Amino acid sequence: MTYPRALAIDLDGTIAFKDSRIDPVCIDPLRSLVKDIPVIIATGNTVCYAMSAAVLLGTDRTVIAENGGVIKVGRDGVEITNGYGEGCRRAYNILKEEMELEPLDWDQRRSDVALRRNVSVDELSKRLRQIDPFLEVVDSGLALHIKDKRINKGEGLKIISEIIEVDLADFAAIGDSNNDIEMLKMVGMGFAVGNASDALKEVADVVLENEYGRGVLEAIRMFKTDAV
Ligand SMILES: O=C(O)COP(=O)(O)O
Ligand SMILES: [Mg+2]
Repeated sequence: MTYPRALAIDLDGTIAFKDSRIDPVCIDPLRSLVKDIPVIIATGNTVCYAMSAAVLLGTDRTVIAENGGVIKVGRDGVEITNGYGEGCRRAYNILKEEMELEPLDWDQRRSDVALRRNVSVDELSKRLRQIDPFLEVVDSGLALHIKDKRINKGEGLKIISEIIEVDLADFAAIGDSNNDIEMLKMVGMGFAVGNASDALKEVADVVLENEYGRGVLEAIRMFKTDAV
């Protein structure tokens, strides 16, 4: 397998277990990969969470957060935040009168609204479509996200690929959930960890045998033969 020129990697369910504890198995391989190519954290989680992971892994701090709603490029580089947060919050304010919704990280979110996974995705999606046809619900496995349809990790990666001048075809990406679908479809080498959703496995170039961090290590070993 050819060595990618950059890697985009999901956090929860990939580097970390479903309860957000990091899987230590993939830390050394990722830290050594960072010396060779840009490694970009791509998460549905908040920008401060993404940044902490980037700093701890020693990347150049380029991250995709809130499913592409917030992008940061490099230590002192640009930050791009879309203006869709207002619409998501408006829809949430209507929905919370009708359903038992529990927001997550409300004060830290700029672009989407994240909710605990205690309501039906179908029911939430149906009602959301009636309120605002530009909005959708995506399940990251950790949270349900009310987000604008025009943003996703793939669109975020497209912007980053232009800024850092690496073609999407030369990227690898690793993920576990439905919020990674667009990103995996867009890159040259899309990996789904063993614990990934069926929908993500369907669009992946490679479905890994191993789960979480062991899956990440398995993917890295496919192109970096000396990975620990
Ligand atoms: O839903 C979240 O906040 C995190 O999800 P992700 O890191 O798996 O994209
Ligand atoms: Mg995930």
